[in-house]
Amino acid sequence: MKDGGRLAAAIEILTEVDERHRPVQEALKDWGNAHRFAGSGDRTIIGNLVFDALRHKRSLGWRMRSDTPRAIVLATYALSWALGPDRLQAVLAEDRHAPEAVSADEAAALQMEPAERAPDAVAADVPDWLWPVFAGSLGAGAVREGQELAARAPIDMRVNTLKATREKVARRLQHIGVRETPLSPVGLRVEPRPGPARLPHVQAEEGYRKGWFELQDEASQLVALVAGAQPGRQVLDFCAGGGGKTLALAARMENRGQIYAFDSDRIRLAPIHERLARAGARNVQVRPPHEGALDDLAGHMDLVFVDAPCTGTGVWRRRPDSKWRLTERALAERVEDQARVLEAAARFVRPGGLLAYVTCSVLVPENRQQVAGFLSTHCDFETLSAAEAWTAALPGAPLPAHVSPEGHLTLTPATTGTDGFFIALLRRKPA
Ligand SMILES: C[S@@+](CC[C@H](N)C(=O)[O-])C[C@H]1O[C@@H](n2cnc3c(N)ncnc32)[C@H](O)[C@@H]1O
Repeated sequence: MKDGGRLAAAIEILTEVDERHRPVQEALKDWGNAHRFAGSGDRTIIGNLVFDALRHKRSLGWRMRSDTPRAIVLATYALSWALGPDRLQAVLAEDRHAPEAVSADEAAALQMEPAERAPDAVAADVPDWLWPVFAGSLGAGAVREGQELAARAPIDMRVNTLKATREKVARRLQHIGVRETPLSPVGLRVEPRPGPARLPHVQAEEGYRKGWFELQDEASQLVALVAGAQPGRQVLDFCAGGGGKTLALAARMENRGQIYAFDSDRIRLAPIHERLARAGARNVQVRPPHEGALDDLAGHMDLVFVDAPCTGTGVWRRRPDSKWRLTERALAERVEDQARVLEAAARFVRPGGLLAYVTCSVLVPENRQQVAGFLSTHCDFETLSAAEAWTAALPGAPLPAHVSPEGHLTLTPATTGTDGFFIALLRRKPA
């Protein structure tokens, strides 16, 4: 395929996403199945075009005075990828599979910045309805936070210290250009590459198959380190999902003590068994959901880790389509889910034990307000400073810029160079 055909494919896929409200990964997969002639290089470039167009849908739409899939894909190619309007014109002209030639209006928009400054929500690539909550949550730097959440994410890996050291894995992955993550002592990173460039397929590496490392954003690694899991402790991972944090907690605990991995959704929990085996995590008991599945743990846990269901605003870099699919109603539903989850999880904490509340959202209603709501009805719990826990767990790592007066932490791409995450630590008062 030539770039003209790839541009046409990206427009077709985004039209499908828009019109049928389909998750972008599914639409990409279906397109690939229906176009078997497209090689892996073509698929990478088409995928990059689609994801980058979604990342900057509003700001590019503003620039083009149109947010149709065509407008934002052409702008991605010419502007975001800095290939320029002339090159765009040329690739459209030389390929019979290409979209129509650039119109006079499109050419003018590509050549010239709009006279008016874009409103903040547009500059930040955040939906209008969400902007007040987003800006209220992130303060003066909200536009920049939005822009960073619209950038490409690095590939982060957590070295599995049950099986390998960071030095060893870094050496083995030298050929893909890894470097150490700045904050997590067990992290390695491959920086994102611009334009059409393909990122390495790290899951094909021998070290991945041997369980020496997991794919995991640095923020997830950090919250698992700060939560207070230690060797020998009794820990309930209450929203274990596919086990990403469970594995990090098991490594932190050096396979000593016990982790109970639970999730209310059996299907989400399913991959955990294979992942635990690969990682050599031997101190994890998986508890699938059924009536009374956790009854024996009530009041006994040193730590209950709640990686709560959330809107995922912190991971927009990786799932840019979710930003445009999020609704006010979905936010309200997640806030209700979180309150229910916290309520259900709290009974497992022993007196003097910890409840770590974590989300991959940067929104105050899901984070600080959620915790405040919980504390207002649970006078047997008190806040413990996550900021102090950070300093103790990560000596030398600068404290994140977003620290609430209670000591809760919010990590963001603009301030910590990670996905957006929130962590609050609560302690059940000793009996
Ligand atoms: C953010 S995801 C967890 C991700 C996982 N910890 C990881 O690191 O891969 C949130 C999880 O909460 C689960 N969940 C939602 N409501 C729940 C409830 N009432 N009790 C337990 N788990 C719940 C969902 O099924 C989902 O897997």
